[in-house]
Amino acid sequence: MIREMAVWEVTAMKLVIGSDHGAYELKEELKQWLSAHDYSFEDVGTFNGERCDYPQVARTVAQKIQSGEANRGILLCGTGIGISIAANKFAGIRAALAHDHYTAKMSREHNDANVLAMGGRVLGPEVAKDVLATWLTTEFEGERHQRRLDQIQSFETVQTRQPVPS
Ligand SMILES: O=C[C@H](O)[C@H](O)[C@H](O)COP(=O)(O)O
Repeated sequence: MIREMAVWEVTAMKLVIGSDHGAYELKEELKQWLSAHDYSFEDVGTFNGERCDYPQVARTVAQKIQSGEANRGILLCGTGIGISIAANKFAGIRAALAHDHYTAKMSREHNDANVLAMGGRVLGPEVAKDVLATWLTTEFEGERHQRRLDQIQSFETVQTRQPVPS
């Protein structure tokens, strides 16, 4: 059963946002949008357009979610690819790279994505805001999708670089 999120659920959301230099300007735009829509968030940088390394930003955001300081993250880099790959190395992180409305919606309904990744060199700000709004307000459907997420989670206990059992 799909439903829209209640106001209390939105206001209880603890967001953390981070980017590398490739999406610094997009991060600033999205922060303004979040503030205008009463979302509270923590910005973990980068704080200027100087070149930096996106894995460090991904780690900060992932660890804040793992610790419970935040329950959802927004990660931005030039394409969104590198920063989502990095975030998905952390247990419990389900980072979805989404550049359109449908993918953003499905990343929540089917995948319960707790991190949204986007590329500042890919999306203009208006599309990015639509993707973000969709991702923030779409609920996980559970049921059969939870079974699949449980299977993904079971992979986290497998030693890295060993074959994953089928
Ligand atoms: O996936 C990686 C991201 O798109 C980075 O933002 C990008 O690789 C940074 O490239 P550069 O250091 O050439 O600005």
